[in-house]
Amino acid sequence: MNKPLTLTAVDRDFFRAVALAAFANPFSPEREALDRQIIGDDLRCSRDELIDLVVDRVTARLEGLRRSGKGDPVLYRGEDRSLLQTAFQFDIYHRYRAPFDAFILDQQRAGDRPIKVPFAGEVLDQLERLGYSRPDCLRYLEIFYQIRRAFYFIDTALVGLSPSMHTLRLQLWNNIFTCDINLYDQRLWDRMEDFSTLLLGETGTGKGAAAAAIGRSGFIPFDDKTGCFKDSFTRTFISRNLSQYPESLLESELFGHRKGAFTGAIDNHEGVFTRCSAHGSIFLDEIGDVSIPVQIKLLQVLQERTFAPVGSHDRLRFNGRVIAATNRPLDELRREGQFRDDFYYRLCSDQIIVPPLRQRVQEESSELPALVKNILQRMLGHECSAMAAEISEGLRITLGPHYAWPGNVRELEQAVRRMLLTRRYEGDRLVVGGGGLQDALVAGVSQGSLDARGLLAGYCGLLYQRLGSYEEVARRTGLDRRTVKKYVMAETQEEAAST
Ligand SMILES: Nc1ncnc2c1ncn2[C@@H]1O[C@H](COP(=O)(O)OP(=O)(O)OP(=O)(O)O)[C@@H](O)[C@H]1O
Repeated sequence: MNKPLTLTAVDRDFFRAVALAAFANPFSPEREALDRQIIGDDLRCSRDELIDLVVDRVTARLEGLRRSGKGDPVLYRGEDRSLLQTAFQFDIYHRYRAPFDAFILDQQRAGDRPIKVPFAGEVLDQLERLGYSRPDCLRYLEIFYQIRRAFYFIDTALVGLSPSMHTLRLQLWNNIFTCDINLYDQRLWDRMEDFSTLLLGETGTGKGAAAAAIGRSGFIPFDDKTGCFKDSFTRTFISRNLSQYPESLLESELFGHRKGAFTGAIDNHEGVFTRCSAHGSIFLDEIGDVSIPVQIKLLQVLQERTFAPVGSHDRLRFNGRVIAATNRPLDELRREGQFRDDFYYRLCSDQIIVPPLRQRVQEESSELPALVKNILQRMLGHECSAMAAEISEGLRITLGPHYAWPGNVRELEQAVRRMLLTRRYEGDRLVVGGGGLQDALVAGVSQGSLDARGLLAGYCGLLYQRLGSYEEVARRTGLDRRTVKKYVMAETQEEAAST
């Protein structure tokens, strides 16, 4: 048997950096530093250009080894073999980025039916040539697809260049792959169901978008016989806004019901926990709104992974992940006994805070123009840079740099529409006059000049300004929503009259 080959010290250092880059979080500064180390240059370039340069360098170095007859990893042993295998994997994955992206779009268009992966055979053959067993090759194909989906959904769904958006992307990536993708690849890829996630943040910040990025990026096995992944990612994310359902219907929506379980249950009904695929995620939005009995049932699902449809004693199994979100102050709800501690502890394997728009805008002045451009593109179906620049400038002039954006990106979407309709957006009046509102309330209280109605109207107005929804203010004050709205509207008119 021939003596195994060894890499030169220079090659070994190079491929060590490639291996570290391959396993690093692509949204982390460490990854960027490694990429720069690999190209050996501190060029000013975009992230995509940097990656292209890295891939060129890696491909060229591997090609050089191949040409000198030293390119086959099986000729090496130990660290050198695994470094070369990782470098070839890195090379294969990056060469198939565009086909994977095209496949993701095709699958999105095709919907819930899994479609054939046209390039799967080629990728598997190239992996097999590196000396991997067939099951290992299949797993790498599956992981490549998962990595590409995660990158695609985290990157495209969450626009923003501010440091807090970089942090958010980094956290979402770790939520999917853990902070050690090597460990994920070896041990955790099929054991993520107990890693539940709690997304916190104000209304309209993008918690739903962040949840969708996680939910569409789960591991999906490949079926070697059909040449398709076993599930479409369009089926692996089910989202429900829990505050939409009256208590009587919520359990049925979540867990399903049996025919005759209650008046009106004329047929069996499958709940979302039954419909969610084994590698899918359920997004429970507005989790802070659910009653204690529903919290107990959800806790059971998370703890025992089983649930019973309403009107049935059969316990069904749930294998997916749970992602939950709320814009309500959970700490307060827990202190007041409205949110159970045991449920909270089961939900928060990971807790991610989605940053408010005002923070993002303060951190990075290009944040607003980038979002406006993205919103227009989604609205009009093509890039409109000039229009985006005009609208962003209009918003900047009218609202100033310190506008609070209480409705966050959702408010910005409406602001863009309003600008298209009328060329003006004055901001949320309650916030524009916000300082005045608080000052007037405090002054009224200290002077003792407010009657009960004025006190409540001022307080509701102030809360609405902070919380951004009538429902939320109603919950906080114990008033009903219509009363809150009446007070808030009255306060708005008074504010408008005094300005
Ligand atoms: N970073 C972002 N880039 C692009 N669009 C975004 C971003 N964040 C949010 N959006 C868009 O803003 C809108 C509101 O986002 P989303 O519904 O996810 O907010 P939310 O935090 O879940 O709100 P709520 O707490 O009221 O449910 C959506 O249309 C979403 O696509």
